[in-house]
Amino acid sequence: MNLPQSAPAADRWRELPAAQQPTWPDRAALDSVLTTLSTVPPIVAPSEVDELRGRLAEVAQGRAFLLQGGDCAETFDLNTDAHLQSTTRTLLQMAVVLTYGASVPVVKVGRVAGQYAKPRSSELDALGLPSYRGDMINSLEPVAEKRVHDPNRLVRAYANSAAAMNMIRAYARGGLADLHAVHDWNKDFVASSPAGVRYEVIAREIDRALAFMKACGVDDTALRGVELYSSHEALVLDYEAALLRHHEGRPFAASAHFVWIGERTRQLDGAHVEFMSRIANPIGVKIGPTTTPEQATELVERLDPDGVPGRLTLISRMGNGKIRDVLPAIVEKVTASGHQVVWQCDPMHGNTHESSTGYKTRHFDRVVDEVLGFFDVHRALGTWPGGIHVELTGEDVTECLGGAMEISDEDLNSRYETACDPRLNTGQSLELAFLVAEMLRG
Ligand SMILES: O=C[C@H](O)[C@H](O)COP(=O)(O)O
Ligand SMILES: C=C(OP(=O)(O)O)C(=O)O
Repeated sequence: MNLPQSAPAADRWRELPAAQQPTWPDRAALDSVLTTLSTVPPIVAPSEVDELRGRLAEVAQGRAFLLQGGDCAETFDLNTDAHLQSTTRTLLQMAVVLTYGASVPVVKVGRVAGQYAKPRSSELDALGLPSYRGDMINSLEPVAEKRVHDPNRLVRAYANSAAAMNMIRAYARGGLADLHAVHDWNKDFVASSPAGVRYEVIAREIDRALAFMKACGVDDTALRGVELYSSHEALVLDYEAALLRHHEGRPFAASAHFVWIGERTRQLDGAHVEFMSRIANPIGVKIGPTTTPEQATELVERLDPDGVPGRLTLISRMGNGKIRDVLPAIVEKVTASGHQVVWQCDPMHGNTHESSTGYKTRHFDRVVDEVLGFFDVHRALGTWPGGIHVELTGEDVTECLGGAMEISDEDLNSRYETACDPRLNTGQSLELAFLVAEMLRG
């Protein structure tokens, strides 16, 4: 692998407006950090990135399903083995429910090992302090000096991402991700919940199938590990550009296997679209309720100019009240363009509201309804509802309302721990997986 080369095209984004960028107070400090980042080893390898694009091509062509999820905002403090294992276990449980329940291969991508930057709606928070923008930029602590944008955090973000990816590769190779450990993924606090009990039924059936395979002498090596990929929003372009690496003449974002453009940074004439159009990774772009079919098609032309299946994922996040009206025309026009994109539903970001008790929250029923709407639209058009993208945690938090545990406005304060947006807890995530498996079967 070579060091970054100076390719003028790769730098064109610098001449364009870039939304949601940090305001670093010290340019020299930033430059020194970026020089460091431009020579560090990549977090992911080009071969892994290409492998993921191949898997996503299967999704784009209707032969697999994409499950993407993890924290809204990872934090350095919570980048621990326990937290990473917890998130991984929840994703693996959901994947088992989907694979077993719908007999479809599931491509697993964590919002993990780099989800450290957040776009925000306003410059200031409720206390009048500069908004928290993710651990890559400033601190969550509500203290004015700690909210100053600090470029040294970029190096910490790199180091934490690399360390997390190291553990995730280890989990994926066996032990934790071995299908024989399917019961161990059901956490104590979930096991007695309705979704946990349903999950145990599947886990027992898998046990029996594994015992049967063993008795027949079938080689089960493939079941002893999984493929697990990393992803984050490519928000801070200085960071992403410093981590570009060239391999066989192609520029790779070495920060994650999959990176996406957020709803607030998808301007066609903006720096994010320009930057992302140049990298070889599979990429995503969020499309919110104001997206027109023309804009979506133009984004597809810009971001997937060569028409490579699996290159581009369009992540709709319309809100449950809008998806059935807004998405069909987009799907029709993009499909007519001939590009084979992955259609993915983010049922979280269009369904946020403030609870009567003052918490930013989402109701599980609206989340489920948006996914239902997504399936309805694709079923009606004969296209493949390729995946879901959710904010979730392996912890027993109370951040989203509803679900089988019927979390209410009053319950939210008992374990509201997110650094930014409310996440589904493990029980709610599993419930969602069961419902999506039913939708896939239907
Ligand atoms: O996760 C997404 C965004 O960063 C988040 O929804 C923005 O939240 P805000 O509206 O509180 O800034
Ligand atoms: C910011 C996010 O979403 P969106 O861009 O869709 O608001 C996110 O997924 O973290």
